Amino acid sequence: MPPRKHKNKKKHHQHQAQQQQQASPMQSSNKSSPTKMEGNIESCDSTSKQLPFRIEKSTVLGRYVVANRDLKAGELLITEEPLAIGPCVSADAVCLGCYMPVELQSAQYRCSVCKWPMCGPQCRGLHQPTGHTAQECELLRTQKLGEALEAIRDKPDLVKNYYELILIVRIFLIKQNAPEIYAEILQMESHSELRKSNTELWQYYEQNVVQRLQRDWGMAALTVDEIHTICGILDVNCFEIGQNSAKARCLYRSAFLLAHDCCPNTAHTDDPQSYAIILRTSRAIRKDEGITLSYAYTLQGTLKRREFMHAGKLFWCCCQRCADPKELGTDCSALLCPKCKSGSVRSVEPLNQSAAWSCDRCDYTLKSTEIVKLLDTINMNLENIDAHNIPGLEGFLKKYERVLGPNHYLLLSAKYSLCQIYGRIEGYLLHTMPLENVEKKENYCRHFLSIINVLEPGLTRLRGLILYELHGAIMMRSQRLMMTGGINEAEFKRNIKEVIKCLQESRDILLLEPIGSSEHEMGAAAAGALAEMGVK
Ligand SMILES: C[S@@+](CC[C@H](N)C(=O)[O-])C[C@H]1O[C@@H](n2cnc3c(N)ncnc32)[C@H](O)[C@@H]1O
Repeated sequence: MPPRKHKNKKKHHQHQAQQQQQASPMQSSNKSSPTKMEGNIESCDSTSKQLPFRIEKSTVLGRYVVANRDLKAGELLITEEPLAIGPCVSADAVCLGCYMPVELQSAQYRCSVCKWPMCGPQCRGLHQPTGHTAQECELLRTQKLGEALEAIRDKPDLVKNYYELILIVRIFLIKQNAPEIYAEILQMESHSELRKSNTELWQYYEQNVVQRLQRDWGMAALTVDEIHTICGILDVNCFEIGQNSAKARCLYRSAFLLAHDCCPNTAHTDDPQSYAIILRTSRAIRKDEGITLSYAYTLQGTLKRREFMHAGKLFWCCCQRCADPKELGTDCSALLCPKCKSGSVRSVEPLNQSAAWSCDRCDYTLKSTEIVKLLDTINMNLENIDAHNIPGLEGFLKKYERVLGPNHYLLLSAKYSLCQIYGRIEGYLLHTMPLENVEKKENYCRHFLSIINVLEPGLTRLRGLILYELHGAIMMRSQRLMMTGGINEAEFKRNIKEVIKCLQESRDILLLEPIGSSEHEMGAAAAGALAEMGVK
């Protein structure tokens, strides 16, 4: 049983922020702290009423966060640096200092002391608390773990496992050097009892983490129970973060308290320099309403999201989206009925993972295990297509539009990739692309946006990114049609108004992203395009 991720905001064909920056067609050239928590989470008493949020407790959710007053969209709720940071569980090799990808080949630079691969001798995370500390280096050196990693470099599963252990080692070092922070970490939910009752999961950790740490990594000072507890805490509470190809997982002092919802009312990002989490409301929240974030991928069906959360977080989500067979009206899990060809096949009881799926027009039914198999196969086909392969992705759509419902999340994932690459890559640049492809880009953007407007409404990164893509496609189509007489001036002006709206919204969302992130750059490009048009 592989260990599970908490939340990965960027996945192949899903939340890819961007490839290279695309200049707005509105632009003439190709221009392309300290911690701060706005609501003091420890103040749960009545004197904290004016603070944005408070902690409450329920038998179902455990501790969770509630609004103390009406909150507007875009309000900053939490910004805090990590208590602990380390490589992700299922990530490929990364630099222990800055979490950028590294190779394991012998030509890769290695730490001169412990021999672990690093990005280079000038890595900004060398001897920094958020990176490769002197204590960690000494521990890895003493146990000859750099050499051990070198010896297993052709065994990807073992390599991943080595990287998984790093954050546990770091928590061991926190225990030794900063016991007050260790005590804070231990306050987090580990779900140890539930994990223990899952033999497969417990065995995985026993063999691959506990025994390896105690036997090969010199961690005899940590007890078996302690290691299992830390593993539980990390699985349940870690955030996966990273900008511009860096990837890490972090524990934060208070952001972990937010309950999950598959249609959350906050959005978060992270600072590429400090790894601080920055959490804002994505839409207006009423006083006393729960403040939520999503632990799962938004663009995934109920069956998969619930399974993902149950495996890693040990709870079955029962939110409004999960309870609705049509997922808040998006119908993004429905399949086309292969029997009558006109009905849609959905779970008859979405809060029951093993419930059958049936057609709404005929008597066709399928077991949920068959659905899982089918979705895994289609997902694997999608994952095997390079995200820059336009004919491959178009072929995927053509093939599976006959199997999956029109709004199915796997079709939308492919469309999202296409939205991002039409207009960007050699042979498909926006100014030279045939009108047909410009229109395809626009249609995919509109379709994707219509679903994301429901599942991730408001000030969310995905909306900001897709609105930017949409403005380019509308602008290019309008210019082309205007030149050939395909539209009149009034229509052209209407289109320009829509372009401006897309740019304004995209700018307002993406400039909330931290400076130095590719999303922020795109927000700046949107702002630049508006400035060139003389629009605020
Ligand atoms: C990151 S922790 C959140 C803080 C936790 N409630 C606590 O008291 O420490 C995640 C855990 O909170 C609970 N939880 C969060 N969202 C939930 C939801 N929508 N439904 C049920 N349980 C939830 C689950 O026990 C989950 O494993």
